[in-house]
Amino acid sequence: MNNAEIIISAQGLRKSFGRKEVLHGLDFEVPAGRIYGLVGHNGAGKTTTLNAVLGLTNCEGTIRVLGEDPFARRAQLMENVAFISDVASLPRFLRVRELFALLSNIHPNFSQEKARSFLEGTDIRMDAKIKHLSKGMIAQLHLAVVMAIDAKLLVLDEPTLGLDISYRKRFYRRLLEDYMTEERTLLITTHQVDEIEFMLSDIMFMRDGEIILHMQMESVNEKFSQLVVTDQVKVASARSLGPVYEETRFGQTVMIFDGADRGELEKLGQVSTPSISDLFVALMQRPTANPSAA
Ligand SMILES: Nc1ncnc2c1ncn2[C@@H]1O[C@H](COP(=O)(O)OP(=O)(O)OP(=O)(O)O)[C@@H](O)[C@H]1O
Repeated sequence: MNNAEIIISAQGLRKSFGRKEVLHGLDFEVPAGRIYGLVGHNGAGKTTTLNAVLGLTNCEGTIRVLGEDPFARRAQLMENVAFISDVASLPRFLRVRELFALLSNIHPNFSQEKARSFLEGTDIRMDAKIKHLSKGMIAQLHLAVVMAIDAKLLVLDEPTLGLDISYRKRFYRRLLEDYMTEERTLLITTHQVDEIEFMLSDIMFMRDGEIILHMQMESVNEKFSQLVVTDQVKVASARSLGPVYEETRFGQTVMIFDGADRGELEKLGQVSTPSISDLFVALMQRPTANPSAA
């Protein structure tokens, strides 16, 4: 993994809209073969960061994608980068067959054959007009199109917004099973992080234009612990070990610890690794979660 090609690197990445700075100097690297979850509240700067990666917005500082400046070399870069966003739309007046023909004319790495094979098993017919497809079918079509592009980097900005739970699950399973390889890299933002946690290799938490946590999932497992204390007598002892977060759930005290000894915690209650969403809630309260990481 140490020798993996660096797919994205950012140094001192800043973005302002008018007088308001929304990215405050991000530093990060994304190596090949990883699946990154970018998590943050509304307005944290996730889409702006993705737009910088995709060359859709010009920023201060340095950003390189596959070694290129995405803003200056967007057209060339798009041969190896694919993108799904909640706002992207497919041309509604076309039939599916026409869409595939159009894409194979404009995208050098798009395979009609692959796109067709991804539609097998769905209700989408090649002669269907896109405007007659349901929202879920359009999402499936979108995914089929993107998976048929032989890209090194796939960026997904809230790709399953508005879809029901079974579509969402199928969408991510498909992506993992039929698309992901060691040469490919995925960068995903979603507010439903619990649904993608199973497939992530790394997480990045953003708050107010800063990265407050950047970590491999294995390290999350080693570094953070969640303790559920049912015996109220033990709460004070647990508190003395310095949790970074504490809340009461159904009469039990739930605490999150950063770097605590699990053996010690086990004497006080039930210990596990916090889910990404619980960790997110916990770390959003802190002044700085992990200043040295990223
Ligand atoms: N074109 C723009 N002009 C002015 N301000 C903008 C523009 N785009 C984004 N912003 C501001 O930049 C900040 C970051 O927005 P961004 O869309 O990157 O956040 P986000 O984390 O993707 O949020 P969400 O989860 O709601 O999509 C917000 O305060 C937003 O209002």
